[in-house]
Amino acid sequence: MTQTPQTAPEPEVMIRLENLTKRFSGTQRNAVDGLTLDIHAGEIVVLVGPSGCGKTTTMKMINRIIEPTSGRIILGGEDVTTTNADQLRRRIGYVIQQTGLFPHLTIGENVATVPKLLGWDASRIRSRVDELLSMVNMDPDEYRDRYPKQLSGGQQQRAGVARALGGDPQVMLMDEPFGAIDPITRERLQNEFLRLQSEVRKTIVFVTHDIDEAIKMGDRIAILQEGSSIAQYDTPEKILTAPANDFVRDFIGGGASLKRLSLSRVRDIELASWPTVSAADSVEQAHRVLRESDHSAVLVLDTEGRPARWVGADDLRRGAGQPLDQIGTVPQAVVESRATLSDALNELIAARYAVTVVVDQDGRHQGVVDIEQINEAIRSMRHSAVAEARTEFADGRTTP
Ligand SMILES: Nc1ncnc2c1ncn2[C@@H]1O[C@H](COP(=O)(O)OP(=O)(O)OP(=O)(O)O)[C@@H](O)[C@H]1O
Repeated sequence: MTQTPQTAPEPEVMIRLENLTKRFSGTQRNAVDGLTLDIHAGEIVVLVGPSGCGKTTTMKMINRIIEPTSGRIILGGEDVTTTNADQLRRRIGYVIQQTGLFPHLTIGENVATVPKLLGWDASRIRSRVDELLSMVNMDPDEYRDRYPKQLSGGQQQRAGVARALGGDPQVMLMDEPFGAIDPITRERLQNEFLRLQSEVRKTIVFVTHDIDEAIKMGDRIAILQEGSSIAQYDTPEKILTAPANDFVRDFIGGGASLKRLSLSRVRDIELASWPTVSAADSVEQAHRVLRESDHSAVLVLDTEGRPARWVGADDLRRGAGQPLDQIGTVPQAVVESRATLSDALNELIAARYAVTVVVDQDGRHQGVVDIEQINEAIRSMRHSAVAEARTEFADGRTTP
């Protein structure tokens, strides 16, 4: 007698690629060769792989900027392989590396593109534009009437995301959206985007060639080889813990433990405490707090509780008689609690007192992360990953 195992209900498949193939004219090989892939509703699926393996071609076939040579694209249960491509594109948001904003249109007009095509009335479009700009942390009054060239790279990228969300599409395609951005802004945009996604829950196909970005952003990652052949399609945890083959192992590269730090958020660990004083306190009070602690500096908080200064014993000696927020140094290594442990580690490596200060979304001090806590997080993640792999093996779900 066979027993039906108790399993969770199957998640809805939003995008199904069936034996999808592309051969560009005049070429000898298929750029994408018989790719079959299910993408579940509300998930971020990252396509990652070496240059030229077919990631962009695969993505562009989903909204038919590139027409497939053969195979099928099923969107929400509907075969859209040969339906009207313009209508299809209005249902799919699209973000690319250089934003693709229209340079001669204002940010507001850019964001309004799809709502206009959908024939919305002017007042609905106006309020939607303002809502979208606020969603991507851009003050509508400040940015609505600017032109793309009057924005920084990061702001342009935010506006690109707002525009892609314009018609409230179920699906978003993002082709290296943060690729051309400096690392600090990139990290911030990634975190902002994950927060936004936790609210809007779109089905997202995200292309990158950066495995660290894939691990951070993906609910699931498809590691692709030439011809978009799937080397492994799995959660980031599984890919790090149980790479399917040597290609995946090589692609992940060294430091799988460190990469796992991208899977945990600062808010998931217990923060360490650090001695603090208020900016209104005296240098003498700060001295006292410092002496009673086993630390080499105190953190000065402003009246809102936001980190204002690091003040060490030397600073206190030199700064006698001055207000605390005028001496010492401005804290640089600061992350929000939704940042990943990997972000926190990156900051603390360069930090003066070897800790990263953690703040809430209003910038108020919550505690600090130090190297001990990072170590502890790595240890516990390794333990749970190994335990899970053992359970799966015992259940017969995987082979050794
Ligand atoms: N228009 C085209 N005509 C001919 N060949 C093309 C065309 N576009 C892409 N290719 C080829 O198809 C293959 C896949 O290209 P694709 O751009 O999808 O790769 P990718 O994985 O996105 O690469 P990258 O990470 O470098 O952007 C490559 O060999 C590329 O040279």
